[in-house]
Amino acid sequence: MDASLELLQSSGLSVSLGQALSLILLSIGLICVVKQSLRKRLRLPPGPTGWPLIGSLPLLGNMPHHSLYHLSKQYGPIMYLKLGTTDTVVVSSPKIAEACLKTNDLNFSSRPGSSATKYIGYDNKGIVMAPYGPYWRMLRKICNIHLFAGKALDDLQPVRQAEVGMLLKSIMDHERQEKAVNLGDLLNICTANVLGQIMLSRRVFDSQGSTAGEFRGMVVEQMELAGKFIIGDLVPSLAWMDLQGLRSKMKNLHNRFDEFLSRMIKEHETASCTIGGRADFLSVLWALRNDVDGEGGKLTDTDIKALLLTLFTAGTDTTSSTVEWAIAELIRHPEMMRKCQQEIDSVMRGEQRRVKESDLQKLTYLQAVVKETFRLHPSTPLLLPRLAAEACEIEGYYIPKNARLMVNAWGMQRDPDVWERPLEFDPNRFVGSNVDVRGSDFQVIPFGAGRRICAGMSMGMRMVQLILATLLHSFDLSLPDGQLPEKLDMVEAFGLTMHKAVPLIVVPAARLPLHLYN
Ligand code: HEM
Repeated sequence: MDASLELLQSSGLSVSLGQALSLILLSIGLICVVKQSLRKRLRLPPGPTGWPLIGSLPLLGNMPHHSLYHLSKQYGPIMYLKLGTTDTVVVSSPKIAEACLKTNDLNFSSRPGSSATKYIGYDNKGIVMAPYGPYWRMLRKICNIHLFAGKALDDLQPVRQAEVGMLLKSIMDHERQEKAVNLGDLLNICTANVLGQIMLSRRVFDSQGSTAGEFRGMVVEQMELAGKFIIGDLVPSLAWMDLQGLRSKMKNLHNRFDEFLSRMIKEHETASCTIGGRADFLSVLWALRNDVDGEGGKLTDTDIKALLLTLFTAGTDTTSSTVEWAIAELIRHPEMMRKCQQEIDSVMRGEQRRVKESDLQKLTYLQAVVKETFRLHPSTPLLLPRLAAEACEIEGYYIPKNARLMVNAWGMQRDPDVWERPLEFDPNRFVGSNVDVRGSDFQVIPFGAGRRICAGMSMGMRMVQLILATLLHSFDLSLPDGQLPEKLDMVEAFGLTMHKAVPLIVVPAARLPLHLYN
């Protein structure tokens, strides 16, 4: 009797399990069919078909912003493609960029993480990659109050000025020894040291000194790793295989960063460190960590390290590469270089001093040169990727939930449908024009737009203008070995930021009395 009951129960059980399984499979099938038909009905944007598993990845080539621009001419200003198995939407017109980053800003306010930001960048805890929400808002608020907005930005002016002074001094050392200068390299040292001083009261990129050299090596390695397209990020089902063997490199790099930043925290635990009479950013964070925003917001050691690391990454190369491109363009256009120098000389009215930040607003032609540089040479050509939090509709097309959004700022800023003579470097197009680069005019958005617009935009702008004006005021710059300006190599190298593929080497000739270089 017991045995037959058991048999009954067990057979009953197996029937219900079987039924449940069939039901689950049926539901999954149904969901897929509904999704497919919904997608068809709602129309995905046009785009290349791609291959199974890898999608359209092979179409990207070495210069994804170039390839995507050419594809947009074939498929249109809003394109859908699979990168690996990831739904990707690429936008290449100001109107559609505005629809995404302004009208639908909230929906695109998070970013897709990557292996680099996960393994190197403290599991996306830094401000650049943190998901949209209260934690990210708290980080933005801290950064605005203590680094980027009004008073903080003004108070930190002497720090920027001092580091630009160090840059002049090292260029002058080359001049005295009649040596050519790798300008990109020195600019990079300058911008990293500005951030190092502001955040840690420390020159993190000195060429001498082991700690500084070590940190610099780490930042360079990070830029290389973070600039790669990683197969596991785009085909998540293959992530575990780590096909490119990068995971251990990233973890190793993370450990070195962590060791460095932990050491910095240890130094700041006991005493507040100041720079220019003001507590440095790490001291501020340390003092505030138990109630950061006056609303009980807390920061752990890991949060602090992640924040510092992402600020270094976001602020260093972007700024220095912009100045390098500007100087390269001015060397190719000597009449524009002269015009800038004349403008600076006339604003200085013969005073024996260096350029100050308060002079910058009077340098309208120099400002136009900077805008034109941002247009032709945006340091992050595809901005930083965004993620569709929910499915939505853009220009009548269906954008699936979790699709990755890429805005091809580089493409829009060189598009003949948007700009006249788009490939010509012509600062005059911005003279007397209201078009700005700060995220409200979508034909030129080097800092992005919307809620996730560059947090350091004002600081970046000031640094680019100050460094450029100071260099042009202080030196005549020419090419070595009789190289012709019109032959200067302007080829780009794609990475986390867009550099000159061939570094800019210049010969400096001093224009000012010698004491101004010390
Ligand atoms: C010429 C200089 C710079 C350029 C061209 C630039 C460009 C950009 C771009 C395109 C983005 C992505 C915006 C978007 O998704 O819409 C970004 C984000 C960001 N940038 Fe900059 N940047 C520059 C300088 C700086 C500096 C100096 C700092 C700070 C030290 C900085 C900190 C950030 C941060 C924290 C983010 C992430 C914002 C967020 O996700 O909330 N940037 N930047």
